[in-house]
Amino acid sequence: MVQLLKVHGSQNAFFILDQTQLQNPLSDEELINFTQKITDPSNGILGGADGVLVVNEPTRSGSVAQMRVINADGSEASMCGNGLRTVARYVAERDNLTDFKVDTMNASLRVRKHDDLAPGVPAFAVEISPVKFDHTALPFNNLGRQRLLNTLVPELYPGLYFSALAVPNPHLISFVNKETLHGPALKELGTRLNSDNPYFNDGVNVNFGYILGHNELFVKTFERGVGFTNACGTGMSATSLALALTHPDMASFNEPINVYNPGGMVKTILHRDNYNYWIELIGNATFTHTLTAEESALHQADLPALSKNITESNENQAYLAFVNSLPALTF
Ligand SMILES: N[C@@H](CCC[C@H](N)C(=O)O)C(=O)O
Repeated sequence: MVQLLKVHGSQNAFFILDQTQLQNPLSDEELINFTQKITDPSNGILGGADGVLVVNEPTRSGSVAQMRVINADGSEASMCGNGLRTVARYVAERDNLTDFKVDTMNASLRVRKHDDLAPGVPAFAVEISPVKFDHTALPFNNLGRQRLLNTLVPELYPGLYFSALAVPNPHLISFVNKETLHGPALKELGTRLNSDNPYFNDGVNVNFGYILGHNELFVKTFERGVGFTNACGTGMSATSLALALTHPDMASFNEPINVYNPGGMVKTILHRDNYNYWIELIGNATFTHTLTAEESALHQADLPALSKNITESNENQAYLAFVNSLPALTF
C-alpha cells in the first residue's frame, strides 16, 4: 500500500506524491493524467486541489529530495512556494531533518523548520530564488521593453502599472486600488495572458497587490495552469520584492513583511546579496488528509480506489483558528 497526502500552504491546496515509496514511479504521462483527474474540484475527492507536488530522489549533490510541481491543468511549473513549505515538512518528518536543501527545476533551495505560526500550525521557511527581471527570463515579448518595473503598459491593461519578475516561475504584478482589486480586471487579464496571446507565450501568474501599510500587503493571484487560487507563495514573494523596489517607503529589506491573502497570511523577508535578490517565505505547512491505496490506483488514476481509505487530521481546525485570529481586513 502507498500513501498520498492532501496538504495546504495558506489554503493553496496540493496532493503530495512521494515517488520514492513506489516500486515503479509514475511516468510523466501518468503524472499528467493523475494530476488532471485528482485536482478536478468536481471529482469528489476532498474538493480537488491546485496541483500535485511530486517528491523524487535528489538530482543535485547536497540536496535530500527533488520537488516537481504539476499544475492542475497538467503543465509543469519551475517552482511553488506554498508547495515547497509542505514538501519541506514532509521530507523533514520522513528523514528527521530540520534544515536542508530541496532540488527544484532551476535551483536547489534551502528550507528550514520555523516556529509554529500558532498553536497546532506547523511552519517552514523556504528560499525563493533565483530572481530575474529580463524579458527573456519570464519570458515576455512584443511589449517594446526589456523589463517592466512599475511600467504603464496599455497593451496589457489600460491605466495599470506592471512589474514582471521570474522567481523563477513568471509573475506579473500590479499594485491596485480597492475597486480594481475587487473588479473584473484580474480574471480578464489572467485568462487572456494564459490563453494564446502575443505577450506571454508560456503564460504568466498574475498578482494584484493592495498596499495595507508599511510592510503590510494583501495579494490576490490568478495562477497559470490553475486560475484563481487562495494564495500563491511565489506570487506573494515576487509582489513583496516588487513593492520594495517600486514603493521603497512601503517595504523594507531584511524585515518581515506581513502578506495577507484570501487563504490566510504568510511572512516574507527580502534579501539583497550584491546585485542578487532572494526572498524568504515563511508560512504554514498543513497536512489535512492521508489517502492509502494500492500503487496501481496511482498509475491508473483510479479515483474510486483512492477515495476508499482517507483519514483526516485535525490540523485544519488549528489553521482556521489561526486565520480567525488575524486582523479583519476591511477593504
Ligand atoms: N501556487 C504556487 C505556484 C504554482 C505554480 C504556478 N501555477 C506556475 O505555473 O508558475 C506557489 O505557491 O508559488
